[in-house]
This record gives sequence, structure tokens and C-alpha cells, in this order.
Amino acid sequence: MRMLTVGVAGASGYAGSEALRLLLGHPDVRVGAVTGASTVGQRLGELAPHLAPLRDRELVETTPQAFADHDVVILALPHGASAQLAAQLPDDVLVLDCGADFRLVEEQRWTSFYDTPHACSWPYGLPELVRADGSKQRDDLVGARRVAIPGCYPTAATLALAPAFAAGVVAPDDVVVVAASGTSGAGRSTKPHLMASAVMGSMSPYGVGGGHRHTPEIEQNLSTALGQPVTVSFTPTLAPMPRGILATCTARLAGDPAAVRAAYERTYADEPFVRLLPEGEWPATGAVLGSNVVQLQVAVDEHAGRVVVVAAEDNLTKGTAGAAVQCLNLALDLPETRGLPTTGLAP
Ligand SMILES: NC(=O)C1=CN([C@@H]2O[C@H](COP(=O)(O)OP(=O)(O)OC[C@H]3O[C@@H](n4cnc5c(N)ncnc54)[C@H](OP(=O)(O)O)[C@@H]3O)[C@@H](O)[C@H]2O)C=CC1
Ligand SMILES: CC(=O)N[C@@H](CCC(=O)OP(=O)(O)O)C(=O)O
Repeated sequence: MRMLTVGVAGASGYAGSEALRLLLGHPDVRVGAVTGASTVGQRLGELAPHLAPLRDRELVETTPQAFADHDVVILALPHGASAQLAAQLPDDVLVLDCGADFRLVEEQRWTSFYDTPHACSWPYGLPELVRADGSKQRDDLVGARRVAIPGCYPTAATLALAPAFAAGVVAPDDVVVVAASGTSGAGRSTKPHLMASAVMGSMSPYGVGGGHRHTPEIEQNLSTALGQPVTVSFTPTLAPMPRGILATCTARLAGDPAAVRAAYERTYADEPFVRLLPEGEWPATGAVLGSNVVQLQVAVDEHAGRVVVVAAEDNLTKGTAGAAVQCLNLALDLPETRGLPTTGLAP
């Protein structure tokens, strides 16, 4: 097969540089343009020394012209910037947006959480999402030329709870997700609450009380799984680690407890990147760092009448850039797993 030219907009950021790390290991890809904003003119070696083969690549301005003659463009830009650039890229170029601009279908949900205008929605890049009719979201990604890559928390929470909704074993009005994220989830630019002295040795919540913009995205996905509206209480927390998400997701049991684990086994039996752990083993972020795998474990708390699911992922890999490469593979009819690690880094 001919080599694909893949460019990355926002290559100086965390999501962009993770995309480059994965693309360097993809046998069908040559890295095209790498673009930035404030870092234009700098070399990647100064910003991302781990990307050794690209150390002499210069970051160029983020314009449509920078991506002329590319087969694929990965957008790893702040919200709002993606929609502007995407509108200027040819229809036959595969565009994978790691930002939120094209994830939400309903304009009213978008405007409640974002202050830029609602663009439109693109096929949602979570192949393993099981839908109410038993099909998977993967069907919408084969041959697509525009894909909205999910947010990092929604990937973990959705994969954790969707099988229970699709199987009808939990109630749609009593769902709680509490998730801890590493600091890279907030991007590379320095923010006061992310200074080492503020983060190390401390955990803190944010977006409490339904204020986080991933709430409508998680609800949209779980509604797809159930086929009717789902309401979620979501609380993110910041954890003193560079990367990783651990999401603890619970919902009120509304079916046969014995059917719960079976729903997960059935849904994920053939999924290369979702690993339901053997009973008694629990997910840990340390087990998935740098890997495109989400680990899951499910338990029924019969005392409290709740289903409890824990998910661990690397926010930068399956939580964004790995999902982008997985969707690239699906859209262009390559083996879905090509170029994607299923083993992590430890310790
Ligand atoms: N970090 C994560 O875990 C996840 C991130 N995402 C999403 O991916 C996207 C990128 O996030 P992340 O990498 O964390 O963010 P970073 O802050 O690390 O990187 C942002 C990138 O965008 C560039 N940029 C900033 N402003 C502009 C602009 N106006 N026009 C063009 N380029 C611009 C920056 O360039 P420069 O450095 O040169 O200024 C940098 O390359 C966001 O939409 C984010 O929400 C999604 C899931 C998870
Ligand atoms: C720790 C941390 O700050 N995490 C980010 C999540 C980033 C993400 O998933 O990105 P999108 O903005 O693309 O949805 C946050 O809560 O805003």
C-alpha cells in the first residue's frame, strides 16, 4: 500500500505529540506537516525530545496550505480553532478532530457548556460504543472522512457503562461517575492549579455540580446505548500523576444481577482495545500507560443495589491520540489495530 501523508495541527501540544509518537510507529504513515501557534519556528526536538526521529522538524503556522496534498490531518487544537481549519480542508481528506467541536449532536447541549458557536456533528470516534440495537459505533467510521474523537473522560465512562445500558440492567436516572485524571489532561500550557507545588501530594475536584463539559457528551453516548435519555452526575478530579484516568462509574441496578457481567463479556469479547479483567482483578492507570487499551472491571453491589464499573485508560492514548489513529485505520480500511500499542509502560 502507498504511504499515507498524515499531518498534525497542534503538534507542539500534548495530544499532538502523542499522535506523532503513534504515527512514527505506524507502518503505512509518513509524518507530514507539524503545526503550532506560539511555537512556530521552534524544532520538535526542543519541545518533545522523546520524538527523536522528528527532532529537526520545524513547527509551521497552522493554515490549510500547510496541509496541501495530505491524506489525513489530525487536529489537536483548542476548541473553536478546529472548526475553522476543518472548514477549509478538502472533503476527500480524512480529518480527525481531537477537540470537542464536532462531538455533540444537539446545539442546545453545546451552547450550555461551550462559548463558541455550535458547528455540526461528525461521526463519533468511539468504535466500541454499543448501541441500543446491538450494533457498534464502528459501523459509522468505516470510510468516514470526518471523525470527532471523544473527550478523554467520556471514553472511560462510556465504555464502562454502555454495556449495562444496552442490556437494560441499570436505571437511566441514577448514574454517578467520579473520575481522576493526570495533569496532562489539561494540556501543555502552564496553569496555576497545575504547578507542581499545587498538584504533587494532593487531589482536588473541579467542575463539581454538573458543570463539566463532558457531562453532555457522556449522557449523549449512554443515551445511544440505551435508546432513550440518560442523566449523569459527573465529577472530575485532578490526581498527582502526569497521565492516566481512573473512572469509577455506578448506576442503580434495574435487572437481573447475574446478567450484568455477561453483558460486558458479550459486548467486549472481540474488542482488541477493551480488556474486561478476570473477576477479582481491578484496573489501574499504571497498567495502561502508553497503551491504547482500556481496562474494565464490573461488580454488582447487591447491598446498595448498584452496578459498579471501574475503567482505566491513558488519557493521551486511548483517551485521544490513540483513538484518532484507531479511527484513521477504520476510515481508511486498514487493520484497526495497526500501529497501536496494547502493552503499557511500567513502572
Ligand atoms: N490532553 C488530553 O488528555 C486530551 C486533549 N483533548 C483535546 O485535544 C486538543 C489539544 O489538547 P492538548 O494537546 O491537551 O492541548 P495543548 O495545550 O497541550 O496543545 C494545544 C495545541 O494547539 C496549538 N494552538 C493553540 N492555540 C491555537 C490557535 N489559535 N490556532 C492554532 N493552534 C493553536 C498549540 O500551539 P502552541 O503550543 O504552538 O501555542 C498546541 O500545539 C484539545 O481540543 C483538547 O481538548 C482531548 C482528549 C484528551
Ligand atoms: C485534567 C483535565 O483538565 N482534563 C481536561 C479534559 C481534557 C479533554 O478530554 O479534552 P476535551 O477538552 O477535548 O474534551 C478537562 O477537564 O478539561
